[in-house]
Amino acid sequence: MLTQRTADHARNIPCRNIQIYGYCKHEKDGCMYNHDAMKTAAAPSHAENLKKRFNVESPSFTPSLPDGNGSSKTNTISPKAASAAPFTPKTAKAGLAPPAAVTRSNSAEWSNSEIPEFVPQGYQQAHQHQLSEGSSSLQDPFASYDGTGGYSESDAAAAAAAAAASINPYAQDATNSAAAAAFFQQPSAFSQPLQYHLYAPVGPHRENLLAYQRSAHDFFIAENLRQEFQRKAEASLQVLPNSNLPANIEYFHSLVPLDTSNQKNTNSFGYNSWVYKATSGKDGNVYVLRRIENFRVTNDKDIGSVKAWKRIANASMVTILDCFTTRAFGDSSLVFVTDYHPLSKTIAEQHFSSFYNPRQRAPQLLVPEQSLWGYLVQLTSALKVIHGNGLAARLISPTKVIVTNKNRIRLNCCGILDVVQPAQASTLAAQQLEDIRQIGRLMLALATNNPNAVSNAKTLEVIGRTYSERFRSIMAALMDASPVNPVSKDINTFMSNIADQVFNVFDTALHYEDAITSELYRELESSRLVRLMVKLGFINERPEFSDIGQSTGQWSETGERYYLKLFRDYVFHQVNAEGRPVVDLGHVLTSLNKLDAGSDEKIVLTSRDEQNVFVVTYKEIKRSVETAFQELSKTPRRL
Ligand SMILES: Nc1ncnc2c1ncn2[C@@H]1O[C@H](COP(=O)(O)OP(=O)(O)OP(=O)(O)O)[C@@H](O)[C@H]1O
Repeated sequence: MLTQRTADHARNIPCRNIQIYGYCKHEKDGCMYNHDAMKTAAAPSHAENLKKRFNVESPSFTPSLPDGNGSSKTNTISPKAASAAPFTPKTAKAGLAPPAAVTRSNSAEWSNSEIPEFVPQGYQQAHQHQLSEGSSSLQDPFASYDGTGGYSESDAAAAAAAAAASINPYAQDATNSAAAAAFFQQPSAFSQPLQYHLYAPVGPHRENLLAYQRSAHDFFIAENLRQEFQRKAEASLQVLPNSNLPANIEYFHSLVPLDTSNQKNTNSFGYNSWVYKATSGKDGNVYVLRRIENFRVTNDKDIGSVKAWKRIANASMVTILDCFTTRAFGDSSLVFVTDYHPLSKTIAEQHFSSFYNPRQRAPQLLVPEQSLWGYLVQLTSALKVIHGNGLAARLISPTKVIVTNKNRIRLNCCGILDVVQPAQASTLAAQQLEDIRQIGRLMLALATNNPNAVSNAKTLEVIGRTYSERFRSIMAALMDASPVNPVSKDINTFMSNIADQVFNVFDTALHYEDAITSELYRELESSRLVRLMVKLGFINERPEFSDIGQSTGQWSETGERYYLKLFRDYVFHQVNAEGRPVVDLGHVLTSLNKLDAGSDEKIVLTSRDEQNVFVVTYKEIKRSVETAFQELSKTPRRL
């Protein structure tokens, strides 16, 4: 039994339940220990306990990274921030479109559609500066932005300048910055380190190929284009060693006949004519010589008319470059020098071959209407320039228009009739109208697939059944060209009547130009790699120059250039675990591109006997290549 004294004493002792659990369930149930004194003292100690001790109520662990000040803060995006509206730069208000946020397809587990894609701010800023030049309303579009990202204009400018200075692979040193400026209009515009070792995927991209579907050909010019160019190059270089043709005609040599048959007719010019490809002794280029057989110039003024034709440069004409007379063929011949378009065919050869050659009676396909419009616009464009210069083509026939590429034609032999059959100046207007009618007859022949098609109502009816009504009516207007015809009274009027088709052809031409430019980009990378390989080829394996830079031991096997040799082995001479050569174009291109860009990436180079191992960056190798090449170029001549 507890005495009163014992009970008093117990009331001064803090209840242990409160110390341990924070409360005492017997407090109101007769527990004699002190609860009041504990309550105020116990609360903080309990809270501390909660913090110190690991129990079910402990907050889950969230990793946090210390910031620059040594304190740590959470880097997760709060739910509020995640659903916040994406940041839109102020330029949007100034009329410039904000950078497009690229969103990928949303999956059920992870939807990032509301989070804008990261857009490098520095680049935008520098880019905006370019755009805003001269426009005060657009200047400093980000100047007032002081968001939590800590953006500061001066920081970005400094970063841009530093990045541009450090990553320009063409700038071997600071003194080369003038050369860099020539390469880049505004080097400071590049605030992100550019990936010079990557292939820039410049469009247009027709096929959406995945990475694994791409082949080695994707790195270079398209195969069909390469083959076509190759065939044309071969045709240009073709020679005829044992021909009876004169070795030299004026300043031309290496004549090769281009005529496809040796049966000549006088239909076109009233004289036999021959066509040769020849190489100029003046500039080494290839030209076409058109010889008019047995022609005597009676009036120098006639030959002088060629001057006016030489001034005309139109993409739908074969340019006339010169005209002279010669006796080299054993007669008195007149020779016209024109541009050479390798592997071209006449329209007659292209479209009427089966008509002229019954043995090839394969049914000739109808020319698509789009191609016909294309031909018409090109011929009209040539006539527009010719008539604008006070001249007339006078000869537009299926054998005098050549096809130099797919759907690409050029009016040939212009100006020849002006010399061999000079006309009165008073008849110019009539000749120009006749030019328009001749185009009409040529188009009619193409549309009916018959070079001898007669221009009458029946033929037009046939055309109306095959092609559109608009095409038929334009054909009718062409054939009926006269000073009173509102559609075809002159070439300018006619052109404005087919303006819609002119724009279609123009658009097609621009698409083609884009495609060719895109092909050119691939060769951009190839050419820089060729230059690099040439340098490496010059440097490697030069034992005869082993004394160069002897003082620094640079050309010795243990010198700085030793790892250039090892790099060559690393790129080209790798073997796999079975000792077989690794023939991997991807590895070669990647390594050489990184070397050319002077990347900071490190690689391990091992000697063949595996006794030496170097860890070097591409940047260091690049520096060595440059130094070695410079020294090799400066090596004095030895006898
Ligand atoms: N500038 C040129 N560049 C390349 N090839 C050309 C050029 N001019 C003509 N040719 C080619 O030369 C060949 C002969 O041309 P030509 O104009 O003599 O035709 P043709 O059918 O022989 O006509 P014709 O019966 O009137 O002589 C054709 O295959 C043509 O494609």
